[in-house]
Amino acid sequence: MKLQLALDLVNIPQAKELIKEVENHIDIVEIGTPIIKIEGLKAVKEIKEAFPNLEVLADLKTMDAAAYEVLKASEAKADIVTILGVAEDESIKGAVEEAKKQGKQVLVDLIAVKDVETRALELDAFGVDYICVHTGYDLQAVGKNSFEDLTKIKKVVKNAKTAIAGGIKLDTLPEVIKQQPDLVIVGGGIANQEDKQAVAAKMEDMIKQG
Ligand SMILES: O=C([C@H](O)CO)[C@H](O)[C@H](O)COP(=O)(O)O
Repeated sequence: MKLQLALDLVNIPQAKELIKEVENHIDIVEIGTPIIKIEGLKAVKEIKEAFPNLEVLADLKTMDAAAYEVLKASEAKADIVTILGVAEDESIKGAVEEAKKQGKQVLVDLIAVKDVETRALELDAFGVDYICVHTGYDLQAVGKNSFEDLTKIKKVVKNAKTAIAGGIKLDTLPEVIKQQPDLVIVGGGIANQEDKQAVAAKMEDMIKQG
């Protein structure tokens, strides 16, 4: 099980400072959608160059022109690129094909997908690398989480790795670990904490202990 730090509400210098504090405890750093919208793909490139030992995920949440966006993120040195599960099948297949050509990976984000079980089954057949259940900020604000969705996709996904994101904190991490996803994505649960290094270290430890 890998740990991914999601960085959303910071600029590039703030992102670098934050990563420095926790880099020994995480596997993947996510350059979040808001950062990419504000700073562009140079955020991905700068972070990968500053932290070459970490995998870097570009959270593009692609909806269309998928192969082109995967190509551009690959040129910016992203290791993993995200596409939305609600995108057309052609877009998903295009993203997978381009990622394979570039030696990169695709994570499909199931945010806003209503029937996650059916969609996960379809996505798994397209050869995507990760399928991620995700409760975004706006649904977290009304008390939702993705724990049940993780159970549902774990039943049907046979080839892809499974991932979970959305409001995961130290106190909810055990519930996630119980389900053994391949990837746990944590944003505010680390980034908004006073002692980020201690929280990331604790999370790493809990994940290692399984
Ligand atoms: O993808 C995300 C969200 O849609 C904003 O871009 C976050 O990175 C993801 O939800 C993880 O962050 P937390 O919910 O703060 O753990």
